[in-house]
Amino acid sequence: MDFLLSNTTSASISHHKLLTRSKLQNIFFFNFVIDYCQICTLSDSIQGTRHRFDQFGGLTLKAMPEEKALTVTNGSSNNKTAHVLTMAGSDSGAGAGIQADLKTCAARGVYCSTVITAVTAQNTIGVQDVSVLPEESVAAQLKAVLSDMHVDVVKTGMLPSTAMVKILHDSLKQFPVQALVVDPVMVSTSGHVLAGSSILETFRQDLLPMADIVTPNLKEASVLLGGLQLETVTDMRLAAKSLHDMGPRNVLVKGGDLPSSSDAVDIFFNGKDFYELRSSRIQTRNTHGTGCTMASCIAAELAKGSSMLSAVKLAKRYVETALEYSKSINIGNGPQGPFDHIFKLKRRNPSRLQLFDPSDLFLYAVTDSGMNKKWGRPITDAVKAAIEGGATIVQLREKDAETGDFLEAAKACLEICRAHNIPLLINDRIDIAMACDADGVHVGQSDMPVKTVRALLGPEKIIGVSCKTPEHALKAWADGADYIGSGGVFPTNTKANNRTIGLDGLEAVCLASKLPVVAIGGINLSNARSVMELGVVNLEGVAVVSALFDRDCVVAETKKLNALLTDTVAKVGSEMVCNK
Ligand SMILES: Cc1ncc(COP(=O)(O)OP(=O)(O)O)c(N)n1
Ligand SMILES: Cc1ncsc1CCOP(=O)(O)O
Ligand SMILES: [Mg+2]
Repeated sequence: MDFLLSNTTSASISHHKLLTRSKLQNIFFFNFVIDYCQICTLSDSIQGTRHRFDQFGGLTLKAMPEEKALTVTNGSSNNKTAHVLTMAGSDSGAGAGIQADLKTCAARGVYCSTVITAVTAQNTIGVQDVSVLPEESVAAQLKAVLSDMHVDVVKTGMLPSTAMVKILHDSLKQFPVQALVVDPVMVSTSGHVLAGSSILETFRQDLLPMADIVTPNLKEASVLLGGLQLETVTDMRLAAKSLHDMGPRNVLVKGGDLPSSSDAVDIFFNGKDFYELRSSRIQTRNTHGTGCTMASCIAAELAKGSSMLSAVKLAKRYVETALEYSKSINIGNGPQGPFDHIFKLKRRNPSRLQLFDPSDLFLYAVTDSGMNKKWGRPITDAVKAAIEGGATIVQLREKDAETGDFLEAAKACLEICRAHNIPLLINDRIDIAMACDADGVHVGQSDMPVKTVRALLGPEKIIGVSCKTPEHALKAWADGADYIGSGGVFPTNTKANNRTIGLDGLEAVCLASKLPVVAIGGINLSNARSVMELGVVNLEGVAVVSALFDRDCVVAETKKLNALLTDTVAKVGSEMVCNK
C-alpha cells in the first residue's frame, strides 16, 4: 500500500588519521560520498520495538502508553522531562554531530545527554582530523547517563568501531529505552570516512536489527545494500524494503539528492506501508548537519510521545524550516555551511513550540460571529468549548467583526489555544494574524494569494487554502500552502453561493493533492462518517461550523463528532486508498 504525503541528510570513521577524498574513493569501491548531514531516521510507532529487540538479543523495552502522546506538551509528559541520549561524534564546526543533536533537542524542548564516540576537527571545508575515543570511555559515558537518568530515546550517529555497536547493545540490554533511532553515518560531506568498510557488516548484522528506525541517505542506503544503484523513487522503495529485511522496524530512505526529482522525496517504510514524503528543495549552501538534525529531531519527537510517522513528518518540517530561515547566514569559507537550529530565538514572539502536524486537521472548529451572536456566546467561550470537546485546530472566521474587535478577540482566543497547544488560524485577515502572531491563516481562491501570504508570514506559519479542483490542489502545493480545505462537500447555509463538490469532488482533490486535506461544507453527525469512509490517506479530518456552533451545547456536539470520527478512522484505518 502506498501513501503520498507532503512536506529531508550524515557522516563517518577512521581510527585516528584521515583519508584524502581520492584515496577514499579508491578504497571505497562502493563509489559513494555521503552527505554528512543528510541522514534521517524514521521509525513507525513505538509499539513492536520490544519484539525486535528481543529478537536481537533479549533486550526488553519499556512500553510507551498511547496516552502519552495526548498528554505531552512542550517536551514533558507525566511530569517527566522528555530525554534523548545521543551517541555520536563531536563536530568542532558545530554544524553536525553531537552539537547539532544538542541544538535540535533544545529547539524542540527536549533534554539531551551525550555520549561522544569520536572528536572530529572539521569546518565548512572538510574534516581535518578524527580521534576515536577509547571504547572504555564510550562504555563509561553510556553507563554514567543510563544508570542515573531516565532516557526515553537513544539516537546514534557516528559509531566508529564494531566494539561500540556491541557496547551500545549491552548498555541497552541493561538499561532499556523506548526507542533507538539509528543514523547510519559513514562518510562526511567532504568525503571523509567516518565509519570504515569493516564496520559495514556490523551495521547490517547487529545495529540495524536493534533500530526502531534507520535513516540512510541515498548513498548510505546504496552502501548498506552492497552498492545498489538508487536513481529513482522506485529504486528507493526497493531499497527501503531490502533494508527493512535486515531488521529495523522502520526505514527512511532520504532522497534529498535524487537527480530524477525536483522535490526532496523521502521514502518511509514500516514493513507494511510505503509513505512518500515530499517537500520542495530549498536552495541553500547551508545544509551541513541536516542528517544529524533530522534524526535527532525524530528522536526528540518520539521522546515527547509522538508516533513514528508524526515524528518523521515533524522532523522533515523542522529541517526545512531551519534551512529556510538560515539561507542568508554565512559561516565559514567552505562549500557547505551550517544552519541555525535555534531559529526560533530570532522570533520576536516565540509561539507554539510545535510545528504544523497534518493530524491537527482531524476536527477543525471554524467559528462564526453570527452564530455566536445568535446563541449569546462570547467567542472565547465558543473556542474554549470546542477545545474542551476535542477540537484539534481552531479557525476564527469572523466575517462581520470590526477590525479592532476582531484583533482583541483573536488575542484572547490565542491565549486559550496556546494553553491547550491547539493551533489557531485566522480566516482571510492576514493583518489580524500578523498583529496577534496567530499560528496561521486560511485563505480562499479569491483572497490574498498563497505565495504572497507565505512571503508575509514566513516559513513557519500554517497556511490553508480552499480548493475545489485538482488544479487548485496542485497550485496550492506549488505556492507553499500547508493544507487544503476542500468543499463544500455538502450543501451549506453558512457560506452563501458556495458550489457543492460532493464526495466525488473531494476525493478528486485528495487524490491529486500532495498536501493534507480537510473536508468542509455541511458536515455534521449524520454525514461525517461518509466523508472519512472515503479512506483517502491524505484526508485528515473535517472542518465544521454550524454542526458545532449553531448548537446549544458546543462541548457536547464537539465530543460527539470527535467520537464518531475516531471510530470511523479506526475502522477505515488499514484500508486507506493511496494517492500518487
Ligand atoms: C478549513 C477551511 N476550508 C475552507 C474554508 C473556506 O475559505 P474561503 O474559500 O476563503 O471562504 P470563507 O471562509 O472566507 O468564506 C475555510 N474557511 N476553512
Ligand atoms: C466556510 C466554508 N467553505 C466552504 S463550505 C463553508 C461553510 C462550512 O460551514 P458548515 O460547516 O456550517 O456547513
Ligand atoms: Mg476567504
